[in-house]
Amino acid sequence: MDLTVILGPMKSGKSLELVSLLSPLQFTDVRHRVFQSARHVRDAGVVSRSGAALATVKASSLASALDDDVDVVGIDEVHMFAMSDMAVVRTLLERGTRVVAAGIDLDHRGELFAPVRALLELGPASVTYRRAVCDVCRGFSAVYTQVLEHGEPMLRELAPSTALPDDGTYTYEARCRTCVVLPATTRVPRQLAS
Ligand SMILES: Nc1ncnc2c1ncn2[C@@H]1O[C@H](COP(=O)(O)OP(=O)(O)O)[C@@H](O)[C@H]1O
Ligand SMILES: Cc1cn([C@H]2C[C@H](O)[C@@H](COP(=O)(O)O)O2)c(=O)[nH]c1=O
Repeated sequence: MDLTVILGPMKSGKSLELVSLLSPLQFTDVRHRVFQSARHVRDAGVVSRSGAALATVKASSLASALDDDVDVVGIDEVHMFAMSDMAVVRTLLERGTRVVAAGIDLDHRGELFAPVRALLELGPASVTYRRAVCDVCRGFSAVYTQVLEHGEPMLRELAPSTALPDDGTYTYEARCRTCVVLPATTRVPRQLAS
């Protein structure tokens, strides 16, 4: 069945779009379940900053999705799940389950999260790239999430695709290509970007 992927930086409305797509299902006979990574500690479930919310199962892995006999599986914070969970998504699709997955595409280094790459390799029917308002210049063109530590860009080299907590350890800003500050090793040189 179909895979729908919703990507973008923090604050770009991914949760809002997930709610918009899946919330009407509660008024139908379509069997559905929405999972959110337990590594996402800011919320108890899918809650958009706009206030919209979905009934959510918090889970460390997606394995239990294979036990459920449902027609639609929603996944929030998909970048925080493991590569083995993307194999679960493949199995669900092969079984005929519709999967709608939302998450950040680019990590703290500005590089694609490995689970997101794996999702894109499954050949989604639809990929929506959302943008946020840049928290520095206020242009509606933020594609990155700037990670700040003690108010300064975090440029330490963590492993690619590292899941970071949203518990106050770091703060996060949506930023455009001009305003983001990335580690020098991963930044696309300006002369190549123009
Ligand atoms: N910098 C920003 N850019 C865009 N929307 C923002 C920003 N800061 C707060 N918002 C609010 O956040 C909402 C989107 O939040 P949310 O659905 O939680 O996004 P995401 O799931 O992508 O983090 C927007 O509709 C807007 O009301
Ligand atoms: C930049 C970045 C963020 N995270 C985490 C932080 C939050 O728990 C979620 C994103 O939440 P939102 O619904 O998009 O607001 O992801 C991370 O794990 N790694 C990162 O590089």
